[in-house]
Amino acid sequence: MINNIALAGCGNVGTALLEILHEKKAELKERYGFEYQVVLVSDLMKGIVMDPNGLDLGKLLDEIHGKRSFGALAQAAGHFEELLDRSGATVLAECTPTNLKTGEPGLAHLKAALSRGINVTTTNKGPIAVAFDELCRLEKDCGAKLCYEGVVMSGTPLIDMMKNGIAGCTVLGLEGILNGTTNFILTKMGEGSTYADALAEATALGYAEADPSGDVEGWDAAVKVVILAKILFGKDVAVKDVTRIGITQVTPQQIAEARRSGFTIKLVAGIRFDSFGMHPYVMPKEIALTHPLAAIGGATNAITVNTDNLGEITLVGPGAGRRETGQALLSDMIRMSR
Ligand SMILES: NC(=O)C1=CN([C@@H]2O[C@H](COP(=O)(O)OP(=O)(O)OC[C@H]3O[C@@H](n4cnc5c(N)ncnc54)[C@H](OP(=O)(O)O)[C@@H]3O)[C@@H](O)[C@H]2O)C=CC1
Ligand SMILES: N[C@@H](CC=O)C(=O)O
Repeated sequence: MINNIALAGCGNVGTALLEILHEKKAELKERYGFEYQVVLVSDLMKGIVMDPNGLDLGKLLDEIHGKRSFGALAQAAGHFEELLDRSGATVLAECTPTNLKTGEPGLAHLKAALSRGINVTTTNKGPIAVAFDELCRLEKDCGAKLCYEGVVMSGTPLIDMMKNGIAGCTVLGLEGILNGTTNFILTKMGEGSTYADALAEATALGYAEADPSGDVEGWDAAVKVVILAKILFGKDVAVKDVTRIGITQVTPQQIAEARRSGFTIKLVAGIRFDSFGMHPYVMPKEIALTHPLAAIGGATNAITVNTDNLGEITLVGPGAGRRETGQALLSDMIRMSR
């Protein structure tokens, strides 16, 4: 069966997905039996292009790379729901900016697709954090699938590991580095960059959120903890209830001082349990240079999950990046097509 892909949000991640699909078309068919055509691309600034028989991806990417718009290509118009219907989409890749309060515009896109029986993959944390139960109900009622591998740790397959790899284990707690931008900034500051230069570089590399205060104030890591609390423990935690301190108060002097004492500063996120219950948190911590987390540099993320049957499992991999996150959408689509 051919996968008719609709894409909402053609920024860093959406464009990278199109690039990977285009580059690997033959390999995807041969290795996974995954055949596709892209039938709809909708982006706020670039516009809307649609062809139910499949867009010419080479041409589309030339336009995006050259002009950062859909340039000369014929543009479509209409409400997103209507475009989904007209395009004949069978799977939606949703990667519009994350809004942690409303989940929009992603939430409306996800609901429109699922209610039509269209499978969905998303990297957008907003809808998953704000409306997880509602989306799961829609998924069930409408016979569609919802995947969201990229919402935590980008293309590093943490969600799949949690849902499938360690099925049967009880998770006793977890801690790690769950935001690529802040880890990149702290790493660069440790090497002598200013905070402003490091943030600008993280933005240019496609790591930071559209509003980077979400990264540096710890909201992004907090929402990832909220999502993990829901998936792992079935607990509803509001983002505002996560103990949250970002990195804006961390100075180069503090980083240098920590290093002289044998420590490094990392923005650490986790969930711990005690007799009072569950405690989700995000905060800068001094980590001994001998600790495995100390070696996690740049936009890399790492998480240690403490389980009953397996003890500690540590997963390390990219936590942000255009192509790395495009990979999350691709792996979800391959999984859903099987
Ligand atoms: N970049 C990364 O490393 C990672 C990103 N994510 C998540 O993936 C999502 C995409 O990230 P990224 O590609 O970096 O973000 P970008 O800001 O680069 O891309 C988002 C795109 O969506 C467009 N857009 C905004 N509103 C709409 C709308 N209503 N309909 C269609 N398009 C819209 C934006 O247009 P405009 O620019 O004009 O607003 C922009 O082109 C975000 O939710 C992010 O949190 C998750 C993991 C890692
Ligand atoms: N801005 C986020 C992107 C991935 O979720 C990060 O830096 O981790």
